[in-house]
Amino acid sequence: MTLEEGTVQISELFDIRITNDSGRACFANRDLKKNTDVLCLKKCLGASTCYEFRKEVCSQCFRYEGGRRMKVRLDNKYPKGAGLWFCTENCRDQFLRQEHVDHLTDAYEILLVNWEAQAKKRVGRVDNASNTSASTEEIESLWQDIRDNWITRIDCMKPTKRASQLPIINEDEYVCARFVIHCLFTLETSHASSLQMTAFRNLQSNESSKIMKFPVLLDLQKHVFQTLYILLPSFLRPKFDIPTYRHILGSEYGNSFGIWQNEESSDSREYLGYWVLPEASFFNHSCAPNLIKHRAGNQMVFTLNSDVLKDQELCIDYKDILHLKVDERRRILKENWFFSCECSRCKLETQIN
Ligand SMILES: C[S@@+](CC[C@H](N)C(=O)[O-])C[C@H]1O[C@@H](n2cnc3c(N)ncnc32)[C@H](O)[C@@H]1O
Repeated sequence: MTLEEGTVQISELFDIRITNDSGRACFANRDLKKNTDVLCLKKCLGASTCYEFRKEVCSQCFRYEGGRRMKVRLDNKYPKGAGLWFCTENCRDQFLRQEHVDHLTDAYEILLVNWEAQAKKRVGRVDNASNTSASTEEIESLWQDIRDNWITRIDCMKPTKRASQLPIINEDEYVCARFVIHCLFTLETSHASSLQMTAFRNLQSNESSKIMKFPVLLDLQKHVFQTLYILLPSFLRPKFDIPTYRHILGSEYGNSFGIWQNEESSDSREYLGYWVLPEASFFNHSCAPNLIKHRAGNQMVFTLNSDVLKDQELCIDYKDILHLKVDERRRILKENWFFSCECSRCKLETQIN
């Protein structure tokens, strides 16, 4: 992934530069004091709640009340409530104040209607993954087949016939489809030159490493694509093409943040879902991070935990692994994020060992 230095200025406090061994990274462009918020993000590209928590997490602020169902829904215009649940009327109203939001809720509702209509067909069904391995050639060949054969066939069908071509999707695919809908909505309603869009276009994709490790994702990607190709309302269609779809998912694999329950300690909190915050995705991992990330409702704040000098790299902890030994930390990062950690602490501890 290339990025001309200086083309994305995420914050006045740091610059993005290219490093020798860890891609692009963020560097303080002045001395900064402990407790400085170097980045505060109020809008994500896309988010999705885990299926099991879909009724228990506020769709606006991600509040979770220990398993209690959220009380507030959309009004009667959406018989299924578009799969949205809110902790308060205030949160619902804030959600509804987004420009063009009807197009987002329409898409969620259509997906949910289809999801529920497929319920009987899912009973007793075992997902037999057709892919047990995947190479970059196989990934490309899947997309070529979809482009040259499947899309061509669907485009020739009458709209009423297309529904018969919908794949039966599972919970993970439903959650992924909602995430992609949210991203497409953000892409469609944002200015191409906005900071978030520029950052999104420049995100590193982890498509091939992730799919090679979990080949089942190829089926998931195919099913979600086919579902959205048939169901998406017209407002979201202009941004929905194969390269954009692959970039959305490839970026999610390499850059998404977990949406965690806030009140609990890190070993007992629930993983509620995930979201992609493009402007925060140029922070590298360090096993001695100088930034703490904190979610406050639907805002994400990155705060310095120590004084930092000009030109020092700004890093976060990706995996809550700071208490582990170097080999274990490196193994976890390799398995989950597909990189060998080159942070200063790992380098030092590797030399000592
Ligand atoms: C969220 S992105 C961070 C920005 C990334 N460096 C880029 O150029 O887009 C995560 C990726 O950055 C790289 N990375 C992050 N922390 C690293 C580290 N400590 N050592 C080596 N590579 C790292 C890995 O390629 C990882 O998949």
